[in-house]
Amino acid sequence: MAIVNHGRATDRAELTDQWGTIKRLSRYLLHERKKMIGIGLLILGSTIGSVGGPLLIGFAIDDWIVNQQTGTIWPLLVGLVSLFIGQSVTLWIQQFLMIDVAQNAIFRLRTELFHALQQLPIPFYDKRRHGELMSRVTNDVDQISNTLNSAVIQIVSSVLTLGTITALMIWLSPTLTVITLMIIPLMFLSIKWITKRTGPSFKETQKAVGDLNGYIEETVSGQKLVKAFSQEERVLAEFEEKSSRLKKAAYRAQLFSGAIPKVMNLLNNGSFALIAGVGGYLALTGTQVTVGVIVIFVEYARQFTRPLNDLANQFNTLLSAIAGAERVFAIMDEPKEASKDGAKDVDLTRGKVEFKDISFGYEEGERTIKDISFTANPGDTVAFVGPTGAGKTTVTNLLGRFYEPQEGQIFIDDIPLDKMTLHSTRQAMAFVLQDPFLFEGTIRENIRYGRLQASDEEVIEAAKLANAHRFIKKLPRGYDTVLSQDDSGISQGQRQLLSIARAFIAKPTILILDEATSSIDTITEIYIQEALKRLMVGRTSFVIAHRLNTIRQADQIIVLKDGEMIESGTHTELVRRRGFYADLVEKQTAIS
Ligand SMILES: Nc1ncnc2c1ncn2[C@@H]1O[C@H](COP(=O)(O)OP(=O)(O)OP(=O)(O)O)[C@@H](O)[C@H]1O
Repeated sequence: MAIVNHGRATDRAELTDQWGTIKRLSRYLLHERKKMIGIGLLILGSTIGSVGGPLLIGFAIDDWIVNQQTGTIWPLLVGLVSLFIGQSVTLWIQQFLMIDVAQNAIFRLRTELFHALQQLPIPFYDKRRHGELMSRVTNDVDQISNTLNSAVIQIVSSVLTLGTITALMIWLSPTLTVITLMIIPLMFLSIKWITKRTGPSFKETQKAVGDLNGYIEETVSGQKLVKAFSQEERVLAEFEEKSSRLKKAAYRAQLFSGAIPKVMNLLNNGSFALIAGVGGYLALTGTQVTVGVIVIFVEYARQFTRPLNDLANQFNTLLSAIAGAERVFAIMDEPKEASKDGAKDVDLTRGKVEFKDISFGYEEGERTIKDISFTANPGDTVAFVGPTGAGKTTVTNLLGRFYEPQEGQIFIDDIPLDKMTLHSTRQAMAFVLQDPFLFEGTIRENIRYGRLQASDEEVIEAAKLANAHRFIKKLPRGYDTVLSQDDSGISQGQRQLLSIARAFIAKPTILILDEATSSIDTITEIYIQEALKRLMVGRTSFVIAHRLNTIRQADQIIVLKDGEMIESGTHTELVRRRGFYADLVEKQTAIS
């Protein structure tokens, strides 16, 4: 008993959720209230057209055929033709208007979703596969779009048609109405049985699509790695498993939803036979039913099951759109990256940075950084060294406010980070990362990404300072060379030089440099080092160093191990101390 109750409670909670999602989705449509009212009126018009036709035909049969009435039939014919033309025209206009409203609604939904994605914090992206997120922006939104285009009209017009037909049927013959309506409970029972199975299958299908897309995205972008490690077979096997999960879910969803029209057809034919039989009997034995009324009922019975059928079909589409909308809204409702209340825009011109008792973990209860404190004065170069996984990148992630420390406070120019807006912190910084990310676009656009207002002259100036101008000039299209995201047209070293130019143009107060570990040819390496040295002049710089000979001149070297700061000082001081750093230097010298 307890289990049954629990199940019902879950069903009810799910229904409330779905209802909430529908209400939220309809707000996007109701944004264009006037057009929606127009659509409503047009639906009313087309319903009158479809319901009025059989009524006129039935009356005509009784008057002109059964009762042999004489006189002109033209007004009736004109009425019928006008009804049918009016119905077609209103149907066409309502469709046109609905597509317009639906596409506008989808446009807003997609924009809001993309906005949300831009505002979500990095930890959100850490936990999700990028392909799966992309599937929400494309597949789920498409699914919603398809539903809004057609389902809304069908649902409203079906409900209206059902209401009008029922009223007219009761007025014409209560007995035949009861017989016609007998079909409804049967329909509901079969639809309920089917949708109970299709709902979860549609949900499962969309989940499987997202999962598969994520996997495809991952393997396409990591194709080099797949080949390098000869993982093709494993990748194929994993793909097949995911693809087969999708196949099974889609099969189940389609199989059951495809059964709906067939079941409806069967019930429809049964109802037709009953009306004809009972109606015929009533017409022959009594006076309450005429031949015209039987014709009207036969037609209405057909018209009655069609909207029910449509409702059942649309219910499935609606369910999958709701599943999509739930996933889209879930992203929109994720907590956004936001500046703290009362945070102010500040101009950070000096570049003094202080970490005070900072502790941080990526996961609850984990400590990746343990109680770190240091101060970098304006213009200082601070280098982080330590074994892999020691927490060097994490420290710079905290400075960039991609993550929030759980304990302690970070100050820039003596202002705590949470007292200034995220924008002011990041505006003051530029990052030159190990694997420079370049966007699809021209070299000029990629450099200008550092500061969008920069002029063409400033772009060239930055490229010159970054030692990139020389190689750019040699490219056939120069600054207008279009780069694709994984462009192999330019080397890794040249990508680094472009990212240095991008940092130059940003004119940052604070620089964060993650030294490239991949092998870059000696000449480009010299260009990079020279450009970086130039970039660091007059700026507070944090360098994640992999080769110790590049940081000998640093004002402060911080040695991290397992998230702890175990040593700090200048190169000379640390070598003299004969600790962990001195050991590292010795080992690296021995290797080289
Ligand atoms: N986004 C993340 N989510 C969870 N754990 C993470 C994340 N990024 C890093 N870590 C973990 O935090 C620890 C410190 O990583 P971090 O990248 O800061 O080290 P690092 O010193 O920069 O290493 P490397 O020299 O290899 O780049 C590692 O154990 C790493 O696995």
